[in-house]
Amino acid sequence: AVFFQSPDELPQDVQYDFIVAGGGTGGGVVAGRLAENPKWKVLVIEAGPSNRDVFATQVPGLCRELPRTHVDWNYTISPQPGLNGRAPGYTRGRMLGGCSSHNGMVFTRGSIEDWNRWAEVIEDDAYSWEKILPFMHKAEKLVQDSENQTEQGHIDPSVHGLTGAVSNTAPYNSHPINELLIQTTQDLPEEFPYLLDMNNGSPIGIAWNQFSIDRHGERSSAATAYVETAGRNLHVLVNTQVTRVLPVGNETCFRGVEFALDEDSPITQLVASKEVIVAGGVIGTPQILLNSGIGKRDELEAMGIQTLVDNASVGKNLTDQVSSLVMLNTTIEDTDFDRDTALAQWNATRTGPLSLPGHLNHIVYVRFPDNSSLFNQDGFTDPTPGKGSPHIEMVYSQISAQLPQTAIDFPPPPPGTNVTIQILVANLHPLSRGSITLNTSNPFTHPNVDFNMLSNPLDIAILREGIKSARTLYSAPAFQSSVFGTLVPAGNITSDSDFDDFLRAVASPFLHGVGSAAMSSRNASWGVVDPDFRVKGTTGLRVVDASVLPSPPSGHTQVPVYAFAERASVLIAEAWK
Ligand SMILES: Cc1cc2nc3c(=O)[nH]c(=O)nc-3n(C[C@H](O)[C@H](O)[C@H](O)COP(=O)(O)OP(=O)(O)OC[C@H]3O[C@@H](n4cnc5c(N)ncnc54)[C@H](O)[C@@H]3O)c2cc1C
Repeated sequence: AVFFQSPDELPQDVQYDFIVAGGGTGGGVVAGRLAENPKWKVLVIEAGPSNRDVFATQVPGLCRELPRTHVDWNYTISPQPGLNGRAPGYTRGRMLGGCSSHNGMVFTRGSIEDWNRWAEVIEDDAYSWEKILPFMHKAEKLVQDSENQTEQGHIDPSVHGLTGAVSNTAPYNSHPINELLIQTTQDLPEEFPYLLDMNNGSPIGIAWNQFSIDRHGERSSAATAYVETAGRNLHVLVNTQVTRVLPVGNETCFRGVEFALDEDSPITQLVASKEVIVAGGVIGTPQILLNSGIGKRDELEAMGIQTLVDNASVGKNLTDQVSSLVMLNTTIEDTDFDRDTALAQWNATRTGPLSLPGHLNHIVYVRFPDNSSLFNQDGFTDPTPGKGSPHIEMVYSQISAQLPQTAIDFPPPPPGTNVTIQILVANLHPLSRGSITLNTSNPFTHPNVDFNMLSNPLDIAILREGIKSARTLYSAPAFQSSVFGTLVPAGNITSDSDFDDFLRAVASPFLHGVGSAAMSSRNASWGVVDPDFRVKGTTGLRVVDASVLPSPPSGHTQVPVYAFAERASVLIAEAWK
């Protein structure tokens, strides 16, 4: 790829076939894949700098140093009534690779049932697990031969992509908690079965985590795996924000883009000869569409924006999984290390504690049993897509006397804390829905980001059961002499109402926002893009990023975005064969 640092550096004599607005996870895939055709000229416009200008993007263990910096959009969500009026920060990557350059690297596909449910909602079998699997394989290169990594029995290579784009590593890191968790899969096999591979399509149980890290212990992202590897027909304009997409010729053919270095710089316009692909992510994409006059008429009018395509779904249906910090009193050996020594080791050999994003190896997926009291509550509908899908994820942060360092904006736990096991417990399938709306017609101001978190009573009920489940896990026989109940939430929090008070004070988005430009069937009365990623009511314009996912998966979001984007790339290429 060829890089340009500002709009005035762009060559004047190039007619781009495709222009991609946003060089993040989805945008990076589409740009890289389209540029595989040497006849096509592709331009990707990214608001932030190159990932290569940000050293911490390369070092997995430094991922928590990226949020709240100049490569973060630094959003703050609007005060959430369901969170006692709190307004947590919401980090999103603002650099090439987008969130894939600063995320936690957990590599999860979700469940078979997630994909089959999406296929049903979209009314297109192409999104069923069976049909999407080749695209997941195309996006994945399983690392099997690195020093940091795989040990027998920690992963099932047969379910993985071996020659695709993004490296996926199942690291093994020796720590006493490993044995205790594995012992628990034998002591409490009903609730916590051993899960050999969390990417087998039925993620329930205790598994070894997998991460988008390459065989050299470096982060693998949309930027490293798709953009950097592309030929010179891919042009990458960094530090430049797309302000609008523009109609060309007729009112609904959006092949134009408008962009500027910043608010005070001149605006440039360019027209793609074939298509514009918006890939600004779950917040950036609806913001671009709304600013361009694609949205709900009365809301656009209130901002003084002329409506070109009246679509009430743009920015709506926004959701994110909801998570809580849990801290358990323990005497198990801590996972602390000296950062400078670890960085020297990583620099020298790409090994050591910084070659992993976290210090603990496991991830736990819990499905509540059929006889759970939850299922008998009045009005309960199971939000999961089926019995092969979990309600809850527990993911491990660290064992430390230090307060947890997470990219998620949790209120601080009690000062003077002793060593604790720190985990994040998340409700993977929340039912609450919120929105992205404009505050002004100035594209350089942040939109209003409202997840409407915990507005559906079922969401808090499930999270409550998730915390109880974490307590059950750590009162298993294996932990009798080393874990002594939860510090957060305090041990005396046991009633539903106390749990709810705790959760409203502590819960936060899990940073897996989706749904704000949702894909729906061609004839649906809602939705923003059709099953081919085309923005409804337009030509020349598609959206390819997490905003098109209709609902969250049973896991994290990057792999679903990679798979959607791989499929989108094929559809776009086929349309212009
Ligand atoms: C801190 C954090 C940790 C996470 N951890 C994990 C994890 O461990 N595993 C996992 O699977 N998922 C994780 N996620 C979520 C996952 O990374 C995202 O869901 C996914 O990468 C989103 O892809 P996307 O293409 O929708 O958006 P992004 O990757 O965010 O891409 C959008 C891009 O568009 C750019 N952009 C936006 N607006 C404009 C504009 N107007 N003009 C030009 N450019 C623009 C942005 O700067 C960005 O580069 C995490 C997310 C965060 C924030």
